[in-house]
Amino acid sequence: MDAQPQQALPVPLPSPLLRAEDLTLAVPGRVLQQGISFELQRGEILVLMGGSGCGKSTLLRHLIGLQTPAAGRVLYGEQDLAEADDDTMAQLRRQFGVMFQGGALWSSMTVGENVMLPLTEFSELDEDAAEQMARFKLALVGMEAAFDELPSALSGGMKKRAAIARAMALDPPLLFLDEPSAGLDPLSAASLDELILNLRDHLGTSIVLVTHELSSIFAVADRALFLDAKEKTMTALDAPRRLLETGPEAVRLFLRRGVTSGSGGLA
Ligand SMILES: Nc1ncnc2c1ncn2[C@@H]1O[C@H](COP(=O)(O)OP(=O)(O)OP(=O)(O)O)[C@@H](O)[C@H]1O
Repeated sequence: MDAQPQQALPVPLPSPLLRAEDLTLAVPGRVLQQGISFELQRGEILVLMGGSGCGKSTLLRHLIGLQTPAAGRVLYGEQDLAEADDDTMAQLRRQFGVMFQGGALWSSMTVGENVMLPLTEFSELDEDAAEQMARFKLALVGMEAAFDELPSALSGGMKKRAAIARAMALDPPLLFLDEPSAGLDPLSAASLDELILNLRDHLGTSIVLVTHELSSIFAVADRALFLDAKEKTMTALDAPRRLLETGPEAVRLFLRRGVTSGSGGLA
């Protein structure tokens, strides 16, 4: 057996890390989006935004290889996801941290055991080292005290933090977060935004984030990609403030929701 760890992504990491080329996203019976093309640069935070049902989570599933595009390609470095063999796919998946919508933790395991799970499953660490690493990851998200708690004892914001610690367990260079602040009060959502920025600024993690929250979009996104449900394609990709000023009308309206209602779209 080959004892050398294989690298699905070359080291140092390429930039762009990820390229989507002319993707068509389909679910059974219909096409959701066409002509989706963008690059994710190393260390970038890219927000996927758009109205409910436009296909944001579906796009995210395509980016991590859980769904294959009806047309187009997703490339990591030079590796086309659709052409990755099982070994390459497994290597690539270890380089993605994913927090799905809801960010569910295993309810019968403690928070610490939840974070240790990817470490014991996918790394060479023994139990003690995995525990140390899990404690370190929980400390990173300000949750070290919750190591022995069951998820049911945590608030919504704490659960999200623990789910992010689990997604970060294997030190992935790339993190995918689907609606991490859904259901959180504004203060918890703001502190999650801070955590996301910290992960990028201190660990260099590149992040693809699906969110509806205007405050998060403006707080964390280097660029935001707008999926238009009516046009069935992306109609904008730029820094959110630039989109607010000069983006297409539908995008400006989307981004103005919070500004006119005074609910805090812009800090
Ligand atoms: N496996 C599937 N089979 C059939 N329809 C699906 C499937 N997955 C998603 N859809 C449909 O595709 C559309 C897009 O779903 P998706 O979850 O990607 O949207 P979204 O933009 O993330 O929405 P939201 O903001 O509400 O989470 C929805 O109408 C959804 O019902």
